[in-house]
Amino acid sequence: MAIATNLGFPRIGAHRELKRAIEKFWSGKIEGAELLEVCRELRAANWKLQQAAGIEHIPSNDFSMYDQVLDTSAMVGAVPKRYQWSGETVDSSTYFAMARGGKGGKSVAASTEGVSALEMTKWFDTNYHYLVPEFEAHQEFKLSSTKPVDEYLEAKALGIETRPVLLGPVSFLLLGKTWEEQIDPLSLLDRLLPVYEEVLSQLKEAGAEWVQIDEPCLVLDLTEAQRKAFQQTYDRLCKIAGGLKIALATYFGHLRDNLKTAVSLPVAALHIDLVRAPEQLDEVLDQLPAETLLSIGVIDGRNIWKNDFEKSLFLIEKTINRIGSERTLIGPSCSLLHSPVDLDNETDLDVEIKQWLAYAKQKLQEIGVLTQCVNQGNESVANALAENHAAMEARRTSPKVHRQDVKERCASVTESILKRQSPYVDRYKKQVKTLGLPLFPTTTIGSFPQTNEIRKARAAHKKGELSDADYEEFLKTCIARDIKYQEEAGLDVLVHGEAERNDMVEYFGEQLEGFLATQNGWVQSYGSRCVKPPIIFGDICRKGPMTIKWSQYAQSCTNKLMKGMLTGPVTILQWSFVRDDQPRSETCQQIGLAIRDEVQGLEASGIRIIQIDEPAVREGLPLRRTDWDAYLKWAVDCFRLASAGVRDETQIHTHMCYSEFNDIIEAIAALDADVISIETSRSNMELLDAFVQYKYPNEIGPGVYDIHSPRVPTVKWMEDLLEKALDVLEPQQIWVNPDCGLKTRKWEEVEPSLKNMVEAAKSLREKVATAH
Ligand SMILES: CN1c2c(nc(N)[nH]c2=O)NC[C@@H]1CNc1ccc(C(=O)N[C@@H](CCC(=O)N[C@@H](CCC(=O)N[C@@H](CCC(=O)O)C(=O)O)C(=O)O)C(=O)O)cc1
Ligand SMILES: N[C@@H](CCS)C(=O)O
Ligand SMILES: [Zn+2]
Repeated sequence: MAIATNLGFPRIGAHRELKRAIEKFWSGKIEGAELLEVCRELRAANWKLQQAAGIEHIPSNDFSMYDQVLDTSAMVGAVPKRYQWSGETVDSSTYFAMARGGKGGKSVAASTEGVSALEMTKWFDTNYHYLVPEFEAHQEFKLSSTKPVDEYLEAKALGIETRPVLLGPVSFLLLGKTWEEQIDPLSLLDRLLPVYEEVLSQLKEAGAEWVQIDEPCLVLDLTEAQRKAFQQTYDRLCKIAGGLKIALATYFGHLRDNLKTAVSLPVAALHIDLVRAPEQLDEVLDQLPAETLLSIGVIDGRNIWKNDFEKSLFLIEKTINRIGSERTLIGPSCSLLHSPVDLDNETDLDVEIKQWLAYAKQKLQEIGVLTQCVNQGNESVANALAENHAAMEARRTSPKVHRQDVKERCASVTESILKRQSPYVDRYKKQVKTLGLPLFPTTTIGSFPQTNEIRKARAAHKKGELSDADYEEFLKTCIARDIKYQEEAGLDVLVHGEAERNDMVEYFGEQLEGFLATQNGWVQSYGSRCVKPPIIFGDICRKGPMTIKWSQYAQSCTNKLMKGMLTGPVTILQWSFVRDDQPRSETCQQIGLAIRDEVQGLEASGIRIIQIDEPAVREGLPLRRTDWDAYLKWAVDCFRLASAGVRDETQIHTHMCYSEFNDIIEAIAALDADVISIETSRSNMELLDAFVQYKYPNEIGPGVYDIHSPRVPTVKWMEDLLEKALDVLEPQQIWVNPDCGLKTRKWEEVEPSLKNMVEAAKSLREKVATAH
């Protein structure tokens, strides 16, 4: 009999119960015991849900109070010295200090106050962020958490047998960083493996039959030495595991040149992602050792579409025909962490489109149905199969999905409309003349603090408790206040503050044709922070102006230049649930055209500077280098499509945070934005190096204010950073701005910080003037 399997379930709760409890704990409103109780309830509810759906391999230890990679650092005692950890089990104050920095307050030990958090970065090509493990030169590891065993026993006490999940030791090391560049993290493997061996022994002792070890790095480009490390690791772990069976999970892509390594590991089961890479099935089946089980990920763990049962059954039957049902596990492509929790909580969705969707809970049911289908025959699930077939057919043919006018407009896109009228050097001269900005112009990235007052007003408006007119009036007062403040601070290019936006992608999703906003489609972005990606279900076009009213109103409040503020096509695509019935590049082009219309509309309404944010360009980069060029070509083209339809005098800005630029600097230059603002303050301007080495010709705003920290940067601090930028860039190239938007900060932090930033720019202007 084939085995219904799951790899991980969202831990936030259907109503973001975890976020609420954790934030209450952080602010001292609840005690630790109450937080632990909420966590326990969430875990129990998730396990029971999976049991009810017929899942046989139910994961445990997939729960986390913040992040599963941080949990692994805690498990192996990889706690950097700055947290002054006692060396016993990792307590919650050390854990949260590593996650968020020592912010003081009730949940954090006094000794860690002011200590910086671990670095946070993107989990592969998802919008989930993990905390980067840090390793020291003489890093020692020791088992420092009983979480995997505790959670296994917790489920057992409820009568539920689970398969504990661990992040594999090789991926854990490869995802981490060492401060000394010459140290290869994998050189620490010999010291790390005894801890994993101890965990496996404890799990075996506790009665576990299976353990799931995730090694997503097996879908990345690896060196021969790294592949060898997998071999050595699993030779060793499988030996110690004895009767405890290891399911090795790979996901997010094709194993390609690592396939030989993956299939040769002496594990009991291998999991492969057949959503991202269905074509790898044949090769894996050809090479799989006779005794190994194969877990096939046929349900998309990263999207919200109902599974196409016919397609999945084709893959499942092919597998069973080759290796037999006893050796076949049926599951999601990856952990369901990246899916929203429960479609049943969507009460306002378009009823037709809702038929096409499945969230995590529904995906479990799909796994149950598919498994039952192959185990007990089609008749046993005849209704579910018929229903699924009808839903697939309806989606394929729905007029909601296809718009001839959009398809024709896309087909008519030519190279010439991707180009600005003149090259940058000519545009620069015109913009200097017409915009009249000083040297080192100051600006911000767009958002001002999203206060409780703003979120409450938006919620009230959504519920119908605040009329359209009153909400609009409220937003106008926010804009007027933000502008007054910016004028007082002496900023040169102002913004309207984005108070009307719940999120920089969701907001556009709510207004574009072809998108659907959800009520409860939350997924974890990092820690307690969640996002609600809109669903792209059909061909996209702009129904009408999306931001112009706000920018125009803002411009009417000031004589200073007002910067229009848009999210770019690649970021909208990347942070939405996308169509799986056409290439991403086509969807992105449709968004590019819609944004182009908005850009031209802003220009026509008198806005002379327009920023198109693209923080997700780097994250969208394919996991394998050989796929980069194709992606970068269409991503750059889509940005240019959005931005190039304006006069030379209109200045186009873009903004990118969360990015390492070295790998993609050529593509960034090809965007041909007049100005780019980037995140550089945390890295002490190191992230600027790529631009310097490339001799990036256009203007750059290297962030001088770390908006991820509550700290108010001093004038001197920012002057020093600007001096560093001045050492390597021409003065006319430099803009002065924070690293990113200010939406997560408090006004009392923002006000003095921006005043200091303006002072730093003024001081630099004086220095440059006296030097010449
Ligand atoms: C720049 N980043 C972004 C990413 N992805 C995006 N889609 N957007 C981004 O900005 N990826 C990379 C980074 C990740 N960074 C962040 C930063 C902050 C958050 C965050 O704060 N998320 C909020 C949710 C934000 C939101 O959409 N809020 C809505 C709904 C507010 C809400 O929860 N309302 C309450 C009711 C309130 C009341 O009645 O008083 C409710 O629904 O229960 C809004 O403002 O309208 C979070 O809370 O997690 C995310 C990613
Ligand atoms: N304009 C956005 C960019 C965030 S990446 C903001 O300021 O929040
Ligand atoms: Zn940003």
